[in-house]
Amino acid sequence: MAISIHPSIDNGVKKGATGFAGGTLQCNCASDKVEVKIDGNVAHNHACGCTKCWKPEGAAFSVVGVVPRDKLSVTANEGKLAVVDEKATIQRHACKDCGTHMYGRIENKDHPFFGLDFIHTELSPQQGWEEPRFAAFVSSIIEGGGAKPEQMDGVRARLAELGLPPYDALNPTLMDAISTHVAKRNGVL
Ligand SMILES: N[C@@H](CCC(=O)N[C@@H](CS)C(=O)NCC(=O)O)C(=O)O
Ligand SMILES: [Zn+2]
Ligand SMILES: [Zn+2]
Repeated sequence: MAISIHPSIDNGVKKGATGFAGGTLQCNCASDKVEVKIDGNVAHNHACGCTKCWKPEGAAFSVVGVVPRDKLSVTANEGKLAVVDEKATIQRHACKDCGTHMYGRIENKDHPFFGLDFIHTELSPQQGWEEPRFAAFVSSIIEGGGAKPEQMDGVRARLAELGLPPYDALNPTLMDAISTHVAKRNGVL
């Protein structure tokens, strides 16, 4: 059986809506759902193959993007949230009951992505979020048991077919943003 990249894109990537203004994210609990409000669209949305990003059962990849942290607020059942790994760069706030990651936050002010929160738009009942546009940390799916090494050519070919150029770290835009931040901090730019 073919590897599932992610249920929201296995049948093709659906483009987002121009001018989409945001919406809510809800955890997977049947009742007393944790709810997070996002004022605006997601940016840099992508498939991530790393072992740390939350993904639905059976998927090899997570779909994750960013929003400015001041555009995100927890609007219901915040008491059910706990940080998955306090030592991680991205503090992933997950529902203690259903395990869904509601948002990831970087608290280190020196980090290139400080000020951005990581979210999974599949948790939203609204349609129109910017679609994923690349795949990151593709080789990492081997670490999570999502694929065998010999399946990787097929996985990369499938990602390319879906219009998601595969990278084994982040895409050039984000890698350049990280290096620009470091260069400025080091005084060479
Ligand atoms: N190969 C590693 C890569 C982990 C990794 O570096 N993930 C990236 C993409 S989400 C990251 O920025 N991680 C920071 C963090 O998880 O806090 C794994 O799969 O666990
Ligand atoms: Zn929940
Ligand atoms: Zn990840």
